[in-house]
Amino acid sequence: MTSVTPDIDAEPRRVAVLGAGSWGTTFAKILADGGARVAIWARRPEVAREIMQSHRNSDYLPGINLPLGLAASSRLPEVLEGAQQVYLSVPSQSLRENLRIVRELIPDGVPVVSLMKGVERGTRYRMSEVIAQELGVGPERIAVVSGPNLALEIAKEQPTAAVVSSASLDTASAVALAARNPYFRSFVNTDVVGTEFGGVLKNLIAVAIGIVDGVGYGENTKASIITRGLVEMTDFAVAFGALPETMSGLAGLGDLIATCESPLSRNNTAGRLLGQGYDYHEVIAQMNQTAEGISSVAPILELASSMGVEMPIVSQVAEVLAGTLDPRDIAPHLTTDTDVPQGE
Ligand SMILES: NC(=O)C1=CN([C@@H]2O[C@H](COP(=O)(O)OP(=O)(O)OC[C@H]3O[C@@H](n4cnc5c(N)ncnc54)[C@H](O)[C@@H]3O)[C@@H](O)[C@H]2O)C=CC1
Ligand SMILES: O=C(CO)COP(=O)(O)O
Repeated sequence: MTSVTPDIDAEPRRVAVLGAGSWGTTFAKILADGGARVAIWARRPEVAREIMQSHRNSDYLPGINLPLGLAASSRLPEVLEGAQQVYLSVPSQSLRENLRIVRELIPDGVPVVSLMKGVERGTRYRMSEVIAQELGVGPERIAVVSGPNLALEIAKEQPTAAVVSSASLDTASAVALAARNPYFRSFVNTDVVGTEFGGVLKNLIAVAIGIVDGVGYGENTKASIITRGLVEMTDFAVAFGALPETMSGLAGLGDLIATCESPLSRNNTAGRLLGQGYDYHEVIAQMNQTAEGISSVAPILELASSMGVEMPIVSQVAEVLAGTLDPRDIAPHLTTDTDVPQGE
């Protein structure tokens, strides 16, 4: 997979989605309802079988009927053969190991699209960076999708928008054309850093919101955290080269609102359990879906510190996770501790 010339097909006939959790399956439905022939890879054969035979993925999308033409398999070569676009939706911490397995199977020249919202622990890389490293492809072949996209709502065909970002507007547009149907609208931009970090950072603020919800605090506290959280997100992302307007768009504010408001959010749920007094290990044991925010706290704080960016809310989430801060004490420290009033 060394080609550098993008082979962008504006109307892909065949696409592959790797990962049959709630978002991979929902995105496969979005693409199929947009007219593409979609094959999805499920790690567990029984999940692939259920999608093929019953057109359901009941573990992740209870009550949702999937498109009849959506093909599923636990065998990667079957899913990837002839794919004109490849979408990736596995937990962020497992992306690198999965890419090493599929590297030789991804057709030359096709766009590779990250649907994920995490940062790799240890290396602190964004998912598009992991893709570039493991597949050896240029930025013009890589796209990321982000936005207020709670899977179950979209699977129920509730109208939703997202943003597709790539260094190449052609690639972003080709992906946006495929990821478009009567209930799903994709916008485009070229701010990959902002789009990707928006999706990661809002998860951390959603954990904070869950914590104060679990403690029993009300709307003033939550609105204060959302508003100051957006400042934190923007300071961080802009320090890494993002455009401020991306953070007030779908991938920033839009996703922050959806994730902080919805009980469907796994990050919000994990935070609520922490706020109710469960410790880190108990929360992990209770979560049967991916809450990316929990794994991204440490690498985000490391990145922030490397650029001298202050993240008081995210720092307090880290302390609650570590068991060194009582969840009830998170809200009074919305900003850095100082006796001098700060500008907003
Ligand atoms: N669910 C949602 O509403 C949305 C999720 N996302 C992002 O999509 C990504 C995937 O999340 P979900 O589908 O929601 O998670 P999920 O927990 O619903 O599903 C994860 C899937 O990955 C599989 N998996 C687990 N470990 C694996 C490994 N080591 N190798 C390969 N597959 C593995 C699981 O079997 C499952 O099929 C995350 O980065 C998440 O932030 C983005 C937008 C919306
Ligand atoms: O990214 C999401 C909504 O845009 C999903 O959020 P959770 O991962 O917290 O469920």
